[in-house]
Amino acid sequence: PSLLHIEELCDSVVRSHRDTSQFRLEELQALRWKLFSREEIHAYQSKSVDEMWQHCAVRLTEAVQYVVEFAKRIPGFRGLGQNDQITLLKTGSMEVVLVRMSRCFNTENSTVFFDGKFGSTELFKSLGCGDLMVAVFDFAHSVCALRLTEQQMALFSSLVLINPDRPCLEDRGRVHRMRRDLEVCLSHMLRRDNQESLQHKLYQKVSVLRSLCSLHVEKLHWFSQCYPLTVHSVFPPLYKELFT
Ligand SMILES: CCS(=O)(=O)c1ccc(CC(=O)Nc2nc(-c3ccccc3)c(C(=O)c3ccccc3CC(C)C)s2)cc1
Repeated sequence: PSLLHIEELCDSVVRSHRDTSQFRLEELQALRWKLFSREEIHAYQSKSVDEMWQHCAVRLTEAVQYVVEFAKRIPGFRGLGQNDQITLLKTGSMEVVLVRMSRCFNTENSTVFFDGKFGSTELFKSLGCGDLMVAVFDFAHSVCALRLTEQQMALFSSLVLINPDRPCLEDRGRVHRMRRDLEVCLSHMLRRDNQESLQHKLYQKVSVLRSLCSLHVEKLHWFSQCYPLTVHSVFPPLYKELFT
């Protein structure tokens, strides 16, 4: 691919990320000291397990919808077969949400943006998934430590999604060619930013993402065993489609 093609691809992925980022970095920064009060925290902790799971599932599904929009704007994604688009989103959308979530973490007080304010893991106590919460928070801290620019996050997110190793892909070769161009974009950008050392650190995050997502699916499976009706009747359809 020509250098011009690579620069254009880079710009378009960055633009897609910015246009589908749900909250702009500046907005999240402006809200970062808006913390939940003791009463508000107590109210969340008094929710039943299924109420809190449902609440999170709705929020998470909103975040996933923005990632679906991001994927559709990655050059070449819409050129893939429908089945391959679904396969990449089914396995990659939660991973991209987790990468993006690092933008809404305040590492100074270990709080995350949720429902308009920032709260710590204690907010999610009634979910009954302490280990998942700790893992999500730890991952967010580790991504924040990389101090990624929005451009770097955009390129990394596209690489997380366009993964030719996903199971059951019909046209693996096509995904592979898309990925190779995106990899050239990222290394081109890191060279321009004089941050080549970031490359392997980002690729190391991929395995942590995979374990985080399987932990999320494992907890969801456990939850749906205890509350089948909640998952069946009130969980967002997209959430069920992607994670069950
Ligand atoms: C992502 C784009 S953004 O503009 O940065 C943005 C946009 C919008 C928001 C607001 C938001 O939806 N925050 C949520 N926070 C958490 C959360 C919860 C526990 C710990 C850490 C973050 C949500 C979850 O439901 C979640 C996320 C990851 C793994 C597991 C879960 C819970 C399981 C039970 C579904 S939703 C935040 C950030």
